[in-house]
Amino acid sequence: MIEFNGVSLRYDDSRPPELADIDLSVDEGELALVVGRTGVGKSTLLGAINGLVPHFTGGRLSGRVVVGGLDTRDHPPRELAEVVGRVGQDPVAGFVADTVEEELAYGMEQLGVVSATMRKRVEETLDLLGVAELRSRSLATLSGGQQQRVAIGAALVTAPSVLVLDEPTSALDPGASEEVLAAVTRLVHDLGTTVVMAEHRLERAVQYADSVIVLPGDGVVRSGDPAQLMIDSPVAPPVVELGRLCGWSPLPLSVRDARRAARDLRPRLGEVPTRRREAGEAVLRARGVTVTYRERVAVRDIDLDLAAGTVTALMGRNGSGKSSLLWALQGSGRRAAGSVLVGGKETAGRDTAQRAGSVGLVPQTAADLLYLETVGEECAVSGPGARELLERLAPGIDDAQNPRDLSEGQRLSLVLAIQLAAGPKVLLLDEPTRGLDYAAKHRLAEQLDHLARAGHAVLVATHDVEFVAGSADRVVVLADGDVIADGPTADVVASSPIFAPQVAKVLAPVPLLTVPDVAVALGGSR
Ligand SMILES: Nc1ncnc2c1ncn2[C@@H]1O[C@H](COP(=O)(O)OP(=O)(O)OP(=O)(O)O)[C@@H](O)[C@H]1O
Ligand SMILES: Nc1ncnc2c1ncn2[C@@H]1O[C@H](COP(=O)(O)OP(=O)(O)OP(=O)(O)O)[C@@H](O)[C@H]1O
Repeated sequence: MIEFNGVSLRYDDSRPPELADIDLSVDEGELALVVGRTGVGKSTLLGAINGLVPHFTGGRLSGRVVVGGLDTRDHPPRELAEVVGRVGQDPVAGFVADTVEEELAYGMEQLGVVSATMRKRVEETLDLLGVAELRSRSLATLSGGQQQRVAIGAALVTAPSVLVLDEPTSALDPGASEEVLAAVTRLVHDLGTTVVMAEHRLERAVQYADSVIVLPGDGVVRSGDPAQLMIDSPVAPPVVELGRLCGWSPLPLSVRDARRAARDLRPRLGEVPTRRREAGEAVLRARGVTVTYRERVAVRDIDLDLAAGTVTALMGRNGSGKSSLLWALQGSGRRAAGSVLVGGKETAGRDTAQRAGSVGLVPQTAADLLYLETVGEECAVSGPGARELLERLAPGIDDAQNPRDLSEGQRLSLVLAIQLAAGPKVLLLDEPTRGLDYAAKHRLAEQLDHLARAGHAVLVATHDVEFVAGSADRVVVLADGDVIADGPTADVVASSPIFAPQVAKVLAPVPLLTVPDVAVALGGSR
């Protein structure tokens, strides 16, 4: 269905090619998962399938890409759109209509689908993606995860024979992610749709893949059987890491496989390691915080203290109020009632400069904070240490590069470096692991640990259960604007069907959360 013959792509002659003489084929009715480190060229590979690369991105492409019999050199992206549906990394950038229903109908209108069929497909898609109650909402007012579901719906609704999904679950809560991937798998199995998907959170996706395409770097690709390629893939989900640690063969790709392999492991586990950060005094004190959008209450009368020296995770379904709470705490966001004190001072009504050393927020759409022409300039204006931090978080970015041309993960790393360099007392992060590979997440966790140990308080809104397991002391769960759980990480997540990380599911009832924890517990038993 998709053939790459001798495909090379280069954005910039002074750098090595992003894709170097690639041969690749994906069969009809196959789900191929594209994996690799941040900035390695996954989006570039996906973009070449529907002609977006190089038509819209620039760069020089050589070789041949044929999709559903169409050579992408002879057919512009507009014509390829009849065969290929695509969901990009930034759903908002792809929206063309104002409301959810209009967005879903748009693609079919372009293809001239008759209105009765159109209506039926829109209804089916609203149900499939769980967005029926949002049907008449304006796209701009949806939460990040709600927008991502609509974007996926808009790509599915025309039933294209090829679907290209670039990190389709990056903003989805764990439950929604499972539902969306199950829906995609159903299209593959029942309709023979061909799917090529890039996803950093392999724990969510690898068990659905028929084949894996690994980009190890240097522009080459390797493709084939998922379990086989996971043996030495540069990125791997926790169950695979656990399998590598324990020497299991074949490697497990799902929790279910790993549970079987782990039967003999539980008795060998020694002392369960405990986390060791000491909580200090509360540096942020919020009382009665309420956020409303007209009659909709997004955050309801929340009290929250954040202690110095701690990392707290804020979790909860898409639309449960996490971003609204973060902005209200930071002070510039909407707040219908309540007070938020940092170091005894109210955060509302202050300007950016006054807030700088006290409270910082890294937003979900991190690019909003970038406005200069080069990476070097952005780092230079944001104070000492930003450049070094960036190098730690995402090594190898050129100072002269325009932030616009960075990969998603690289751009986020830049914004993080800028905010971290300002060293605010309280750091609020909205979905900071979107688009980050495992190594980058690990470095981010180290950075947050470093900040916490230096007496800062960190609050991270996230759907990334694995990141939470490895980095947070405490977890606060929101549902429909209320706090419904608040406690030490292991207590809140270990027994939760939704928030438990893979290792906790594999080893239950032993309350271990991460592969490094298991390594310690195994060492202790010898
Ligand atoms: N339009 C462009 N112009 C110049 N360089 C680009 C452009 N788009 C991407 N790049 C560079 O090409 C490389 C590959 O980018 P790409 O977006 O394909 O990576 P990725 O693997 O999808 O990364 P991520 O996991 O962060 O999404 C990166 O180093 C990026 O900075
Ligand atoms: N400007 C707005 N106008 C109307 N409703 C809004 C607006 N912004 C957010 N909402 C609604 O408020 C609720 C909370 O949104 P919020 O963005 O805080 O959720 P979230 O927990 O951060 O979601 P996600 O996990 O998807 O990012 C959602 O139902 C959302 O649709």
